[in-house]
Amino acid sequence: MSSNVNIPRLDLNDYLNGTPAQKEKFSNDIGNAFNETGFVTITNHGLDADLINKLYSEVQNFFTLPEEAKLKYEKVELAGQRGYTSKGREKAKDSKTPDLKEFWQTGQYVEDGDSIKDEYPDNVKVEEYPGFNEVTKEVYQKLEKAGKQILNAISVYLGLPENYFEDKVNNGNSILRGIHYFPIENPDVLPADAVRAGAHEDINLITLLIGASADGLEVLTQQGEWFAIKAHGEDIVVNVGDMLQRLTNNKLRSTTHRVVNPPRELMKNSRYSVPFFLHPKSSMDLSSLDSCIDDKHPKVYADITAGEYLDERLREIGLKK
Ligand SMILES: O=C(O)CCC(=O)C(=O)O
Ligand SMILES: [Fe+2]
Repeated sequence: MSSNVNIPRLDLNDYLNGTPAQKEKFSNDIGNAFNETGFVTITNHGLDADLINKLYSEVQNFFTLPEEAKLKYEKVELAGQRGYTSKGREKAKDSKTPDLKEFWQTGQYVEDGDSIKDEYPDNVKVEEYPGFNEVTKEVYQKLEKAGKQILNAISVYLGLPENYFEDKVNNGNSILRGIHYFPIENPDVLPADAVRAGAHEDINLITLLIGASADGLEVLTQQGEWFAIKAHGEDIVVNVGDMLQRLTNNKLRSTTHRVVNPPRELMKNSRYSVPFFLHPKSSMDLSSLDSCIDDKHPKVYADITAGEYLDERLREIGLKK
């Protein structure tokens, strides 16, 4: 039942500045939660309340623009990987009905002369709101930093060198997504299975989510029950994605989650959230680690690189043709 769903609230400062015992406890707690539920909430992640408020206000500014203005920023040829994706385009992998959302995606800023810059499309700038471009860049870089620190803690849990992921995620293909779950004006005309975000697993290594303090996010427990996640104030939710699940041969779980529609009386309200999908470089080998394979845990997945895997998944969710 819900009382034993392990989604601990962990303090990142314990890992960064704590005693050796606090550091070790952080690694164990996050590893065990990722093994059981795939989800934790994190405090002291390096983004203060002012920055998060500024982010929300700029994200709201953008989505409040008229549809024609937003459509100027839609890059279907980039499979939505940069700029705006309009209503009705993305659906969960096993669903036929699109999610009730529109979103914006910001990608990597390569600023150290690394030739990997040529692999990535340029970020799209919102002309109407310069503050939008500034705050999304700052949040991208701060969540990337927190994500790398969390990966260090996971490496320790997995018995790998602490810097195992460093070269694989440096200038990686991560995405910051600002999502607007728009008001549902007339619930009676919606397809019966239309939801804000259909049940899915994230594609990437880990996701860091701002905004789960608003109701709606639910995870599927190992007992097959939907469990509502509620983060405190400015805490972020961090979960395992399919790439980390593959790498660890299911030791760390990429748990199914969804965003449900609000009760009828609240359907006219918008919901906003901002996930950061931490991806490695496309060259990362996702073949399962030898240390996660044994007689009790035979190898489950075929070998694949992060780039090949992402391509396959973008086709399944309808963003890439
Ligand atoms: O909006 C949320 O709370 C979660 C969004 C999500 O799961 C996703 O975009 O992958
Ligand atoms: Fe997700």
